[in-house]
Amino acid sequence: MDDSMTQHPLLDQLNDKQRAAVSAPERHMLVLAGAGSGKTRVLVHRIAWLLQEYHLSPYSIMAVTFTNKAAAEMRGRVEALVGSSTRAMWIGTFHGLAHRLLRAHYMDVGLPQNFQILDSDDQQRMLKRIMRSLNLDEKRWSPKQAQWFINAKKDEGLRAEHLDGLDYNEQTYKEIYATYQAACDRAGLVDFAELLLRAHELLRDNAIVREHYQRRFRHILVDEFQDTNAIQYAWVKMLSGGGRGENENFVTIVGDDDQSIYGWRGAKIENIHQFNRDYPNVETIRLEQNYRSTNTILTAANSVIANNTDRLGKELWTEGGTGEPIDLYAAINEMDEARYIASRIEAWHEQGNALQDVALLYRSNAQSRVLEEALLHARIPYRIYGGLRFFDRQEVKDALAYLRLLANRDDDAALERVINTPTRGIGARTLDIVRDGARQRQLSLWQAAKQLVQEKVLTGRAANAVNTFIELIDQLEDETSDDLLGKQVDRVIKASGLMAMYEAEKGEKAETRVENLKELVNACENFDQLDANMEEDLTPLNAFLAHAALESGEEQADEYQDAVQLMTLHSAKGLEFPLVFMCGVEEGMFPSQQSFEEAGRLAEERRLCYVGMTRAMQKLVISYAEQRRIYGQEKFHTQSRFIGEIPAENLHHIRMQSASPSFGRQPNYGRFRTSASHEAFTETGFQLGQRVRHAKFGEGTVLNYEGSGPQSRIQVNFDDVGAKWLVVAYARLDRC
Ligand SMILES: Nc1ncnc2c1ncn2[C@@H]1O[C@H](COP(=O)(O)OP(=O)(O)OP(=O)(O)O)[C@@H](O)[C@H]1O
Ligand SMILES: [Mg+2]
Repeated sequence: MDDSMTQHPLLDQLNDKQRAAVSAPERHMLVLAGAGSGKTRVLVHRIAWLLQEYHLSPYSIMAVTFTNKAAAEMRGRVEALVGSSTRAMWIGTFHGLAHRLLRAHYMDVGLPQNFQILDSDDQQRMLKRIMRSLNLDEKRWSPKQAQWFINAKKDEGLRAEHLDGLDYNEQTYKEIYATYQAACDRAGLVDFAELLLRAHELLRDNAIVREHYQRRFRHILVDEFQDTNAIQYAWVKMLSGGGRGENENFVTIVGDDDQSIYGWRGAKIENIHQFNRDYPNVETIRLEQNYRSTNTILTAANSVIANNTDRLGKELWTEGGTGEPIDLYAAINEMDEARYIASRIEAWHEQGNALQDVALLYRSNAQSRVLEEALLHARIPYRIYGGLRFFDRQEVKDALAYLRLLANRDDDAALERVINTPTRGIGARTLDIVRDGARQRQLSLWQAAKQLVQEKVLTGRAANAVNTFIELIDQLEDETSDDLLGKQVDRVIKASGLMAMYEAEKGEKAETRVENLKELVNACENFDQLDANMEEDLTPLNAFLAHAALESGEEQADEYQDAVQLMTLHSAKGLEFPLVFMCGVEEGMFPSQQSFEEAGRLAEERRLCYVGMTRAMQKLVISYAEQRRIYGQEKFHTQSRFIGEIPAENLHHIRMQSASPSFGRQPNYGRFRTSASHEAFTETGFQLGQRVRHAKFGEGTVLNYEGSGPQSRIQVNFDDVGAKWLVVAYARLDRC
């Protein structure tokens, strides 16, 4: 490489291999490298290079990222590098970009202009109704299974009519699929999988549209390629002219086979190999230097992933120092684990570090509640990323349903949600009549309701109530459609009676709901269509609704507050944090129970572990609980096999501070104590590890305690009956 190249400002902060990738001639490229090796960085610099050195228009570039947040960051970084706006560049998630295509070509794909997106929860509710209308036994057929079936077929590019050779069960699901799809089509509703499938069909079937985009996008770049599924890859191929032929464009894919974690959702690592076969003269670039983590963290992660077979094989090294060992905390139970983590975060914060530099990663969303409680208790602000989204909260969904009806009366899912919320005397029987009418006449619920009132099929109080609702919605639209979005939403929330309904409810939860409704108005006032990556020609309301359905809880209300980030291991992909906690690392939790039964799943869990570990820059803390209450059941676990795969010299076991001799034999009962919890402990009058006697349960050892004063509880591991929580005030324990 000559000097002029190495001195280019865009190449300054890159190593030789990264530089070669960024400044390569226009061609198909595969960047295959391990975690933290700068793949995403290369992608960003490559885009900047294309714009600046090859003088391409931002208009001719499409970049696909894993989250909307990543997309926004990428756009920001490219703009900072090239010093000009990149508005015209298409950048987003597969779903976001598919949505954009469908909006632009709604007529070509047979959708109403105001079509709405059905999120996963809505989809399940809708399936439930449909299965009821098909008279399927709810005990035998689950909406969740149906949802799974339908989405999987859609991800494979298959419509109900394409399915054949099915067994009896599948035959039923096929029927559900067909009925569901017809209902969605009538209602102008598009679920997530449908976004991709329909956009794909558009490109496949409409040569004019396809060629337009093929001419437009000279470069398509995909981050996290290892997690693309069949339809997504088909999409890339379609837009790029399929790798061969006249309208050929250039595709750059970036990925890491060791980080493929969506196999369960149909993602195919083989797409990486397929890419090499489909595209000619692909230049493969391997990056081997990790810039993210300490040597200890990297060595540990490498050792874990080495237990997988069938890897493409990559070496990763770092110039980063050895760093601190990985802390391993063996908690007694999930409360103990959460408290330990909270106390570590407090210490970190007291040392002047930012909370937003801390991530808590867990295997399943259900684990977050206990962690949240411990953080609340310790007054540590936190934010949940993904999972419990602002837009998923009941009251927010109610308000959004009204707005969706304003935008599209035929939106059955929205109508079902609010027709009797707040209650306005429309009973289950009336609704059944409307549903039947809709099905028989092949109409949306809204249209059917109107007709049934007009034809006097509905009469008396029922007719009045339905009519009032219809008038309310029509009137709301008339009166608010000229308002600015924030004002409109404010008026809708009030005039619909939603606000009054939640205000009338008592308790903390109701207060939060009212606050959330207000926050929704705020969100609308601050909503910037362009920042949200939405087309300018969408109405602000439609843009906002699409944004609400597509964003994955990345921006929550308290966006600017310094807060710890909680997320599942899956949603941590591509991110990095100085301090990372991986919790619940137990056999049966992580790897999950299900992964023991299905071939290939264990390897995928291990990749997930690799993803989790490699998020950490300076410090990684791993914890597991011997006993955990999950999904309402008490479970006993041992430490995960993944912990055993970490070299012992990289691990530091955290043990109880004041261990009594008997604890030497039971290292897993070690606990970490803060001064605050120490006070609470002395209030119980018992010491950890102490032997006690209970009238009914006999003798045991004190394991844990919680709360203080009359509420304080103590956990005792009884020799005969096992561990139990007892209220100290009533337990009448004697010291042995
Ligand atoms: N040449 C470099 N010099 C200094 N820092 C770098 C260099 N390359 C990458 N980095 C930094 O290393 C970290 C990891 O980079 P990046 O996120 O691009 O890795 P990645 O390969 O995309 O990781 P993942 O597989 O987790 O998505 C980032 O903080 C990035 O800024
Ligand atoms: Mg990355």
